[in-house]
Amino acid sequence: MSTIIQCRDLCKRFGSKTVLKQLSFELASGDVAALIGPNGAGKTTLFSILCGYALPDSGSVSLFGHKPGSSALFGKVAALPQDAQFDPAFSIAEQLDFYGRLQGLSPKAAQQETRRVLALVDLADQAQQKAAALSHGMRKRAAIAQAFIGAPQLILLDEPTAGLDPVNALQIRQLINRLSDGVSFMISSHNIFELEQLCNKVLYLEQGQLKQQTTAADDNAAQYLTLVLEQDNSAEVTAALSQLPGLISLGAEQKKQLVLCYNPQLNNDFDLAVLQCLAANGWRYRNLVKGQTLEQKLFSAN
Ligand SMILES: Nc1ncnc2c1ncn2[C@@H]1O[C@H](COP(=O)(O)OP(=O)(O)OP(=O)(O)O)[C@@H](O)[C@H]1O
Repeated sequence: MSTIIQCRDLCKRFGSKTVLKQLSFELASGDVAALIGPNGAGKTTLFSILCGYALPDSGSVSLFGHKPGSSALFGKVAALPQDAQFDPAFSIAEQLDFYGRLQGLSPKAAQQETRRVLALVDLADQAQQKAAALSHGMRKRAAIAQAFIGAPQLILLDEPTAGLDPVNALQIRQLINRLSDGVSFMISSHNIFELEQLCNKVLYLEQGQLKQQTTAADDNAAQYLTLVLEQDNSAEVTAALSQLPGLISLGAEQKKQLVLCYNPQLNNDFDLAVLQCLAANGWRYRNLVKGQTLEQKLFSAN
């Protein structure tokens, strides 16, 4: 897989405030990466730099080997800014046609492309509406449609589901999932849980610093089980589970919840062994799920 985004020691200041501090990360083709962090962490600033709207103060950044904003990236990289707006005077179709024309399409090809991307986001029937006549969710979907015009290889989406109800947010995630076979994405969000299923890579930004990077590949070396017990986990339970072959670590997340990390090469039936151990001791459990939530992955080391 080839590298599509490369950031090295990226720094950005606004006046005396350092907003991005020594950021280094890479994205490979096919990655669907989540950029997560609290308000003011620097997500939009990073997106602005990747789009070529803002310049870093130091460090290097390249997309497909080119500087952000360079003409070589024209049509290759698309972005949905956080507060994307439509002009109230024109229909959605007219504005998407215009974006298609900006990408060099003929008027006819631009119209075809508009129809294609509006169908993708389920807005074919609203093509002739003006933005004011659409709901917030529809406007967001129309803005996402704009990012799909042409054949971009990398799409940067700044909070694509912000302000959407759960059904609309789910539709957007399903759309990204459907399209992610041929396209790489970087998606910023506050919502760890919604990106959990979607992304194979997570960048966690806090106060301008990259605090964690996790990838799906990290999950292959060690496997996790999250166990929710009926009763508070006692020293007795943890002592018994600690004896199981293949166990790497055992963490008590909450009173009744344990996260077991194990090596599947040493014990491929580890989950079965956990159940047998519980049954043999008469300990009841509510839930045993494979894997570790993204929240656990991000915050367990903090
Ligand atoms: N043009 C600017 N001038 C001065 N400070 C700025 C500017 N743009 C952003 N900042 C500051 O940079 C910091 C990071 O802002 P940024 O918008 O990148 O964060 P964010 O992670 O996208 O936040 P949110 O989740 O609230 O959108 C904030 O402290 C913000 O006030």
